[in-house]
Amino acid sequence: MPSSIMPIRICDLRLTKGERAVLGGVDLTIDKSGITVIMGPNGAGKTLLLRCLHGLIRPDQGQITLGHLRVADSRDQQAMVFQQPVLLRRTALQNLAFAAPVIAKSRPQRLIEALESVHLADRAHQPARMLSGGEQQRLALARALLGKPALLLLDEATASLDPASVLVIESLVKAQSAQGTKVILVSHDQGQARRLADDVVFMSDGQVAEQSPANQFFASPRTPVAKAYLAGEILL
Ligand SMILES: Nc1ncnc2c1ncn2[C@@H]1O[C@H](COP(=O)(O)OP(=O)(O)OP(=O)(O)O)[C@@H](O)[C@H]1O
Repeated sequence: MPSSIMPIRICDLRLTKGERAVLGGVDLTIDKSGITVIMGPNGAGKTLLLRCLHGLIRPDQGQITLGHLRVADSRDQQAMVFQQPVLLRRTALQNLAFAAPVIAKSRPQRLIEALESVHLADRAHQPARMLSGGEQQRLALARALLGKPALLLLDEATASLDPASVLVIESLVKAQSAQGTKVILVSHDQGQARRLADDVVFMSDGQVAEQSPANQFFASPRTPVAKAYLAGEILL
């Protein structure tokens, strides 16, 4: 698995919306493989940061490098799964084929295997948009993994799924990480973060408040804001 996108360096990333600095100078280096979970209260800037990393938003200021690559040059090594899956008005199988035309032509069996990996082989010929929310999200993950991305970004990808779908997605993400894909995942689910995270980045108010190994973060968060968040106190 290629690791040419490491380390990921984010330097003084700034983004203003209206009058508000929604990213207020994010500095972050991610240099370890495995799964990084980004946590933080609503509005902290987690989604915006992920979108900047994936090249969907251009920041007003600051730099992101992935290994020696800039974001635009790393796009074909990345995949992102969103909270609301964006699927074409085609069958489940056709959604995969459209995303990976070369594989569809040369090794079509891989598309079936991808559906099997998310327990959707029996839905191959159903319209993707008629699948349940959890099934759509599993399909979106299968599609994201087809290209064997070096970097997988997940933005609250399991937020509205039932426990079985959550487990399917978590086990696939873990397996993918074990194969060398760097995973960065945004989640409010502390159980999920504890199950998956190797390290945690905690964001607050458009900045990184804390970055720690997962065990350390959950045992003794360093910042009052992270302590309050983990204790379930409302932070507005
Ligand atoms: N297009 C936009 N225009 C104006 N403000 C925006 C826009 N996109 C995001 N914001 C604001 O930027 C802030 C950070 O948004 P972001 O979606 O990154 O938060 P988040 O940490 O992912 O929150 P949540 O946990 O609720 O998903 C929020 O206050 C949001 O309202």
